[in-house]
Amino acid sequence: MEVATDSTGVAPSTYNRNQELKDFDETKSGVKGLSDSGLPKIPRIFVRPAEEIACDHSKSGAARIQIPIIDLKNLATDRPGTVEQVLEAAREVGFFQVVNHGVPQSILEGAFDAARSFHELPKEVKAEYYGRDGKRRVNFSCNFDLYKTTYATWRDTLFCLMEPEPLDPEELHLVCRDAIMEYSKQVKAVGIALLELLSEALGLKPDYLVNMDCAKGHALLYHYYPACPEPDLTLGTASHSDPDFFTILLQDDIGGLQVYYQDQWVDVPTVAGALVVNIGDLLQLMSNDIFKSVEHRVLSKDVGPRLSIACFFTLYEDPKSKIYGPIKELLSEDRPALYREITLGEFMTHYYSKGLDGTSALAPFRLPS
Ligand SMILES: O=C(O)CCC(=O)C(=O)O
Ligand SMILES: [Fe+2]
Repeated sequence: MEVATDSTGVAPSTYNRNQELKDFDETKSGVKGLSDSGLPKIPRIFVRPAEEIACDHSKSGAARIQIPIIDLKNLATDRPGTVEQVLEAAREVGFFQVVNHGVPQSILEGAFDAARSFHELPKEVKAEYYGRDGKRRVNFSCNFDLYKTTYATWRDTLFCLMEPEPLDPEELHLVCRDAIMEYSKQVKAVGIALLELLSEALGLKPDYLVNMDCAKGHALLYHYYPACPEPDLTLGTASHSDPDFFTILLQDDIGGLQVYYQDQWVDVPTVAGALVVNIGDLLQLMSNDIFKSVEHRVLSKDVGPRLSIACFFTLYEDPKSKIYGPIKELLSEDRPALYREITLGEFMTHYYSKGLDGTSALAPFRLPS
C-alpha cells in the first residue's frame, strides 16, 4: 500500500496528538471522566515507553533501602536522637515517614473524605473549577503540564493555595470546605515542628528555617488516581522532585509511590496514620546539598481510586523577587556554595516551563565546580 507523504517526503502522522490533548482537555472531566466511561484501553496520549515504567530490581550492587519511619513520640524523651534520625533520612534518602505526629485520626479521615467528595462531584460541578492558567487559588485539573510533557499521566488534582494570603473558605466547594480548612491548619503545625527538627539537623537554631519563611505558605493538592484499565502502559505521577521547601504527604492504603534511590525505584510502603515527608528542591539548595530532593513517581494501578494529599510548603512566587541561596552558616572554604542565589520567580518559571520531565529543576542554578 502506498503511504501518502507531505512535501518533505515524510509520511504524516496519523496521530494528531495536539488534537487529542485538546479534545481530552475540553471534556474538563479529567481521567475520572475517562475511567467512568468504562473504556477498555487508555488513550494514546497516556501511553509511555515500557522502559520508563519498569521497576528494574535487578541492578547488582545497588543497596536496598527501607524508607525510614520516625516516631515523633520520642521527641519528649530523646530530642537529639530524633534530630539525628531526621538528619540521616534527609541526607541519605530525602524521604521519611513520621508517626505520632499529633494530627488526630479523625482529621486524617476527614481529609480523605474531602478528596473523595470533591472528585466524585458531578462533572459539571467540577468543570467550574477546571483550568490550568494558574490564576485561581482553587483549581481542578488533570496534568498541570498536559501540553508540555511528552506523555500524560493517570491522575486528577484539586489544587488549593492556602497561604501566605489566607484562602477565603468560600472558594472551596461546600462538600470539602471545612475538612480542607481544618487539615490545612493541622498540617501546618506539623510542618513547623518538622522545620525545627530540620534546622537542628543542619546545626542551626530551631527557629532558623521558620524565620526563613519556609512555613509561611502552603498549597494542598488533593490527588485522585482512578483505577486504570492498562496500568502497565502509563504512570499516575511522572518522575519529578518537588519545587518547594518540603512536602508532607498523606497517602491511603493502595500504594504506588516510589522513590529513586541508587539507580532503583524503591516503594514507599503505606503505613496507616503516617505522614510521608520529603525534602524539596529549595531546601536542597539552601542546605547546599546536605539534604536531598529526590525524584519520585506514582505507578498507576488497576485498583482504585487511590487518594493522596500533598502539602507543598512553598511561597511559589509570593513575592517573585524573594531570594534564596545556600545558607551562609553552612558554607566554609571546604564547603563552598554549590548554587548561586535565585529568586522564587526565576525558579518557578523554570520549573513550570520544563514540566515533569525527570530532570532536576536545580541544574541551571548549580555553580560550575
Ligand atoms: O500521590 C503521591 O503519592 C505523590 C504525589 C506527589 O509526588 C506530588 O504531589 O508532588
Ligand atoms: Fe512530589
